[in-house]
Amino acid sequence: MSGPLVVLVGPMGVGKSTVGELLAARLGTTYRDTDADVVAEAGKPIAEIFYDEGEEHFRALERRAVAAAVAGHPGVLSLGGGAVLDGATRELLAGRPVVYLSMDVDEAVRRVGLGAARPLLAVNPRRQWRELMDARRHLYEEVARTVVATDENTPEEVAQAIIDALQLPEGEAAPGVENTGMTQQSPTRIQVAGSAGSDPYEVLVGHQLLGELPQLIGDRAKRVAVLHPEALADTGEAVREDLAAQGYEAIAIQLPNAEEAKTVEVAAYCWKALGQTGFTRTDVIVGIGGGATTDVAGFVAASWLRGVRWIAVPTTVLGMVDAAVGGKTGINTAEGKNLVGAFHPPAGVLCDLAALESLPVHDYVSGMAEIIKAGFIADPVILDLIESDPEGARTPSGPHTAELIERSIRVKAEVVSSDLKESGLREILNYGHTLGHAIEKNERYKWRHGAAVSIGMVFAAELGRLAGRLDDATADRHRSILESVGLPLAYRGDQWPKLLENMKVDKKSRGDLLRFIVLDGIGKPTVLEGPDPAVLLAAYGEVSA
Ligand SMILES: NC(=O)c1ccc[n+]([C@@H]2O[C@H](COP(=O)([O-])OP(=O)(O)OC[C@H]3O[C@@H](n4cnc5c(N)ncnc54)[C@H](O)[C@@H]3O)[C@@H](O)[C@H]2O)c1
Ligand SMILES: O=C(O)C(=O)C[C@@H](O)[C@H](O)[C@H](O)COP(=O)(O)O
Repeated sequence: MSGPLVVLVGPMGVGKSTVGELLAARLGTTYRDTDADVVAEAGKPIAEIFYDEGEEHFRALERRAVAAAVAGHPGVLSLGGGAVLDGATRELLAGRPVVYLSMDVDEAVRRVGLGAARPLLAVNPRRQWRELMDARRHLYEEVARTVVATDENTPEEVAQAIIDALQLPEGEAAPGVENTGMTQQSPTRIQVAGSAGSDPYEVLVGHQLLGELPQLIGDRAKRVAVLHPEALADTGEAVREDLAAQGYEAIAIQLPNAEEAKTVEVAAYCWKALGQTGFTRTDVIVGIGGGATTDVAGFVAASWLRGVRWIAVPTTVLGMVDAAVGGKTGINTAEGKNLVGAFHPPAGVLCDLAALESLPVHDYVSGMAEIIKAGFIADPVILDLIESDPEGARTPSGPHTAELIERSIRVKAEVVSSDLKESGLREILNYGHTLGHAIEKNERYKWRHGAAVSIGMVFAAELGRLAGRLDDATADRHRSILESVGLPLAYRGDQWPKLLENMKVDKKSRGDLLRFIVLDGIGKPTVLEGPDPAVLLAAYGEVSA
């Protein structure tokens, strides 16, 4: 019988494509994946096919793809995790060299999680995994000639086990095939201590973290509201469905994207939804999205019934390194940025780095401003890492992405752990924000926060230099590093009077006294109170376009 040398089946996340590609290279043949064939034919991702046309339609497309591949593909073939559910597809596999790649539940929980591409397993993977495998295991075993366990094995070891089991002839190994490693690392856990009467919590950074949600939500909650921006409608709905499947009365509340969400009207819309759902003090809000979303989600949580628990699931760089951590929640008003809000820390923060894959580059770069801020106020290694590879720093696949994010979170966590309510130290996190927020208001909140803060930091550096506190090299370093990742350095020169007016409502102001965070050097932030207006104007001259 002609056809594939090997057909790989097994659950999602087991490593079929990693092993399949490796195996094809070892056997000197080609690799094909029927999921990719289906996506190519439908012209959209699998999650969208499920959502738009339903599972039955997807299985029919998949059956056709499997029929074509078993008839015409001579190399290594892998099938989607649920392909064996379809009886006609199972029949197509009769007599074929099918290998079932298995893994146990702990390994599955480590490997599978957040991602619209895996819509069936977004939350509580442990329980869902068991149910999924109870329904599917016997079907994998029915079609398989052999079973190869992948737990704690490298892809090379799994490929070797398949070669041995099927006694496959090895071809020329393709060059450059590396050990990709199949075992997911555990998440990094960063502690935020309770201060000012608040509870401590953890910030988790890693992959596939949504399985942590139910534990954070806890048993006392009956209802959960998932607040998400329009851009993450599919993710919000997938999470809602999963929470509903676990017995929570789960609602999804869609917010506008970006700053349009940070209004009293949107907050009122959320309050209405909570009221109509009968949300009580033991119920929980989950905010999934960028800083704008988590700021509103946290504010709604702070204000509803004078405070309910909330969990932040930041999906932008800026959200992960700054907005979701520390409990500053709030909305804008026509008079200024974040003028209404509350200190209300989350019960936990889940930073799933996979979410960054879909983030538009301008939003990614915007988050770099807050990372660079953390570098200047506290952690110079951040600056060195960015300068060593500015291009890489602009992408989620950059060599230092996780380290930059974790270092920045540590800076923020340390500060807010000792000064939740900004009675002193916390003001350093506002570096660059005095002018930054004034620019955002001037642009009617249409600018990205990070872009405005970038100019604000250059301004603060010039202010520090003119005040005789900051050396030239460090001031210049602000420009070079911000520019290197694509952030702006200048703003309209004719806007100074308006910006000055806007800055008067900055939260660091005291009476008529303007106060700025400036640097005495890297890692040495300090407060500059009531600088001479001429010095302020001169500093602004340095950032005027
Ligand atoms: N509370 C704090 O301590 C704090 C700290 C820093 C900033 N902030 C606030 O955060 C806000 C800026 O946050 P931001 O930069 O995350 O912007 P954002 O929340 O406006 O998100 C940017 C855009 O990306 C979309 N998006 C989010 N995640 C996505 C994903 N994974 N894939 C595709 N699109 C996605 C959003 O819908 C939005 O359109 C500002 O309002 C700022 O004031 C708050
Ligand atoms: O957490 C803080 O404190 C900060 O100042 C972090 C800032 O990056 C953030 O933009 C914050 O929302 C600004 O707070 P605000 O009190 O100036 O509105």
